Amino acid sequence: MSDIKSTQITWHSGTVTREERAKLLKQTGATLWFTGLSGSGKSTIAVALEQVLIQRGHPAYVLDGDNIRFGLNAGPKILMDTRKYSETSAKRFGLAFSAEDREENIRRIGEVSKLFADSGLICLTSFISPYRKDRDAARAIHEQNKSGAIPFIEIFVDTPIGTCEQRDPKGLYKQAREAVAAGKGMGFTGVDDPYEAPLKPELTIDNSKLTIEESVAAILNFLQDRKLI
Ligand SMILES: Nc1ncnc2c1ncn2[C@@H]1O[C@H](COP(=O)(O)OS(=O)(=O)O)[C@@H](OP(=O)(O)O)[C@H]1O
Ligand SMILES: Nc1ncnc2c1ncn2[C@@H]1O[C@H](COP(=O)(O)OP(=O)(O)O)[C@@H](O)[C@H]1O
Repeated sequence: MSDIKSTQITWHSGTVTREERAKLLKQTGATLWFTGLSGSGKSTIAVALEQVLIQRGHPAYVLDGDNIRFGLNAGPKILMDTRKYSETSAKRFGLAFSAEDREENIRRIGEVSKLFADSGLICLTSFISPYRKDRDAARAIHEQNKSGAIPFIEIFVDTPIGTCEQRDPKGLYKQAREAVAAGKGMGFTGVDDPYEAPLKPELTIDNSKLTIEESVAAILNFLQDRKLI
């Protein structure tokens, strides 16, 4: 709380309890936090799982790294081109891929996913979230929620970098290798930027071995075991 800059603000509690929301939606909210390398399959699994959850009557919503960076966490160029923000505010609010920007990216998503989950939804977040401390901070945001702890399920999409690089759907690994070979570097996760694998994730999925359907089924089983659906 020491980072809060605004003064004269007071927390205003609502009167609707989480139990009332759970009764209405027939589920307690939760955040399913997917983490893994670019191309590991985070978005594919999250989107497929969201579809199954909705079909089964469970309100669910995906927050995807790439998509969120077009809006809430837009980088300077997007802000300047499309929103006519001043260069100063773009620099201040836009996020790129430095360790600090990734930290802020994940902090914001930690907060937003907590709000979604607190409202009763199953929120699926699909972000590389390469730093352990940033994921732990997102977990803490959920566990220290003012209206009661919210389940935070860390799902490690543990696909070997060789598989991710072979898939390379956006050509970014190729670009990163070329940048490194040219002596410039790109700060691309797994190539010339770190990825810190989770130490104790609630679930690990190696989707170089599992089909998308099998990965989805494994997560659904876990959610049923935990009585989250
Ligand atoms: N330097 C660098 N490193 C990693 N990824 C990069 C980079 N530049 C662009 N991209 C693209 O941005 C997507 C990752 O965004 P995230 O918001 O998930 O990243 S992070 O959690 O803040 O690290 C990632 O998408 P996914 O492939 O879906 O993971 C990439 O498409
Ligand atoms: N189990 C799987 N088997 C084969 N290919 C997969 C599997 N899961 C995902 N893919 C493919 O891998 C690529 C990267 O997946 P994506 O979900 O975009 O990864 P991420 O969100 O982690 O960057 C996509 O082209 C997707 O179709």
